[in-house]
Amino acid sequence: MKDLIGIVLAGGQSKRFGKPKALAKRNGKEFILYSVETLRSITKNIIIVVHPELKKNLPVIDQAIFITDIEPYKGKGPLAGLFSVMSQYEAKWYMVLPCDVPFINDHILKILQLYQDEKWDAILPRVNKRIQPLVALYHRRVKEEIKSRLERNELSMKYLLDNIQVKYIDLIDEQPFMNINTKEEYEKFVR
Ligand SMILES: Nc1nc2c(ncn2[C@@H]2O[C@H](COP(=O)(O)OP(=O)(O)OP(=O)(O)O)[C@@H](O)[C@H]2O)c(=O)[nH]1
Repeated sequence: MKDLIGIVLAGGQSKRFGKPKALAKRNGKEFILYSVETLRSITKNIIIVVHPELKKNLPVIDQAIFITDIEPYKGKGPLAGLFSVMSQYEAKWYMVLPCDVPFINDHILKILQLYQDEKWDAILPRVNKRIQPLVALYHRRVKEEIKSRLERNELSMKYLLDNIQVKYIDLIDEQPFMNINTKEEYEKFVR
């Protein structure tokens, strides 16, 4: 079994953005590449969970595995993406990133790794009291909990976290976690 798999979640619909966020650019580079390259600083095992529409438009990304959400959970949000990887690729831990955080950096992931311990089910940043469930480490043992939530259609990450052992790491700098959901946010923060 692998020690760590890095997951990029890119299976969302980008409705608020109006076109795939993963392909929006910061300094000429697609958002999704920021997530992939940051994960590469801690693992060579990268799995990218894409929306079927996105597949044909992606930039070249070598040495990564591309999948889509598995049935019957397709499109059921980040938990569907996480479970799709966990159920097909075994690892002790999974480091998750979304595809819309173009200011993310290696340092954040390395901080989370410092707290890797069998007693935690998940390790995630809390930035000025705001939790960041999509920039986080998840232990393989949460797979069944995620599955049963997907089956009950309880898709909130927050409720999952309320029911597992989570180590929160308090951080102050918000910039690495800034996620871009709308064109307005893009114009204001990225361009
Ligand atoms: N694999 C997978 N990833 C998802 C799914 N829904 C959202 N994501 C990813 O989770 C992250 C956060 O998604 P959101 O911004 O909440 O949702 P979104 O669908 O991308 O955008 P909106 O349609 O505007 O809500 C992004 O990286 C998405 O690509 C899904 O159903 N499956």
